[in-house]
Amino acid sequence: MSDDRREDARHGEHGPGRGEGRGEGRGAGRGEGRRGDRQRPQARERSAGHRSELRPSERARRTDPARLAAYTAMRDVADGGYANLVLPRLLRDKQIRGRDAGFATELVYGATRLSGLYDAIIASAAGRPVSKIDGNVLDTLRLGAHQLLGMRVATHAAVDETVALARQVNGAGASGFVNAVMRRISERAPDEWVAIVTDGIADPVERLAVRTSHPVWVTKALRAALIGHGAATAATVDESLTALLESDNEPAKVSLVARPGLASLDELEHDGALRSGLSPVGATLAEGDPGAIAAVRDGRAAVQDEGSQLLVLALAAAEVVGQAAAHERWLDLCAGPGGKAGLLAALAIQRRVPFVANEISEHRADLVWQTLSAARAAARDADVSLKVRQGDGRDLGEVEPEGFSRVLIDAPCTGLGALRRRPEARWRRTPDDVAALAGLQRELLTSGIDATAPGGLVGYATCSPHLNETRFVVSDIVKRRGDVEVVDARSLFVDASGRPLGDLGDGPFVQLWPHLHGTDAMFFALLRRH
Ligand SMILES: C[S@@+](CC[C@H](N)C(=O)[O-])C[C@H]1O[C@@H](n2cnc3c(N)ncnc32)[C@H](O)[C@@H]1O
Repeated sequence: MSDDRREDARHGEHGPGRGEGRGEGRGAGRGEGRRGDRQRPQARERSAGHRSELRPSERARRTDPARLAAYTAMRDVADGGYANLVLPRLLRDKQIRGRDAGFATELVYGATRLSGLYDAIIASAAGRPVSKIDGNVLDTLRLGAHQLLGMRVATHAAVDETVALARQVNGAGASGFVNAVMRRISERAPDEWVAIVTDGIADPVERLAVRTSHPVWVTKALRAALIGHGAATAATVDESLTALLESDNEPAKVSLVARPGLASLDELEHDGALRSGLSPVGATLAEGDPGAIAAVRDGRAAVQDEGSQLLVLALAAAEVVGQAAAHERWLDLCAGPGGKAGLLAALAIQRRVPFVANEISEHRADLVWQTLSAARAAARDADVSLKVRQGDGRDLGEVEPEGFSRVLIDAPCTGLGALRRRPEARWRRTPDDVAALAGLQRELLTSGIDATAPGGLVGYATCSPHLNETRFVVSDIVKRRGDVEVVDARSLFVDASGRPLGDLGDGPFVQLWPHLHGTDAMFFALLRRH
């Protein structure tokens, strides 16, 4: 079922009136401190000094609002919430701002990402498996472990405040247990704990998985991806894998995109951002709230990973020929919530090319509509058609065969390339998800190719480097059809100075990596329809 309710921007518009639409990764990692070394970060004024201002007698009963908010967010995440959505909402509701908000964010993100490692340490310190510890108490202990082992909170503050939190939220009985476990954890340095919990694990990949707090299946899949995409050889893969997994545990920087024709990099610079060296339309924000920047608030700029920016620019820069060149019209087949559509639409308007953003979910189609608000206004002014369509992308090849010159398929995927931004994702995903998505990814690619005019281009992207979601999908479909060829996309990836990007693999596909490029691990394949 499809619904063309969002008609041509020239013919009036109606807003959805709900949802958030400032592009992808919004809020993720914001305010988090960087950790200086992998196990113990550089001292940070905020963490070390972060103690409750209550009198000692009161401290015995209550912890501070930032820690309480962090605990509440952890419980929401345990109930299926997403840290990058629940935490900003909580902080807003509780009016926790500035350094306290940053402290709470680091607590939740760090404790969640590293919960695999911390659980092993907690089990060892408690002398019992974590499955025998109540989930509420375990979350308290994870937050405490992160203060002791992953941040530089002073030991006495980490222990006292964690015990106070336990008393407040887990009860007096649990607080004694939390006190004992916290004291035991505080007796050893992070490296000692890692040595203890990895002792006896014979397989080096499994040992690395525990040390870097990743599920073993994810660690193995990323290892295979590094080799399969040509980013490592058998001789170098262990080093590369370690760097990749460690970068998954680092907060992602806040990257911004200035949507061309709607905002400029000068404007973002003026508002405190630094120009990106990587993306010609990108900037980064070292500190502060991106929502405080006028261009972001207006939807003329957005929070967006630089890897996402680069692949949209690549699709727009590649040459289309034949029938497709005679009648340019662009499609984003899987557009929700609209991050890439925002950039693609801005480029389309500049070239006076009609643009359609399609999304299956009603809520996410609403987000696309909202994300494109500035682009819609610009399209109206320029008399360029810009539509948001809610419908199944698998139908579009039949509904509009050969109807587009450039088609972006940012396929639903496991997100294993964006683990920095989604702290809980590594623990939620399973190998079954990869298998379940394989059919959908192939169907969407097939439909996208059908919707492309001869001479036109299809860009297939995922924020996962998993071989089953990337190379294997594309190679499979190309082999099955005789009307499409793979174009080497590497030369289309250029940095902010116009220089070709390095470390893109053996081609013809492009695979970006957090540890090599500082971006999410985005995959991009470019196909030309005959
Ligand atoms: C990876 S996300 C796209 C992210 C988006 N391109 C951006 O930059 O903000 C994949 C999207 O595909 C949508 N989707 C899933 N199945 C679909 C289908 N059959 N047709 C169209 N969209 C679909 C999901 O709802 C999700 O919003």
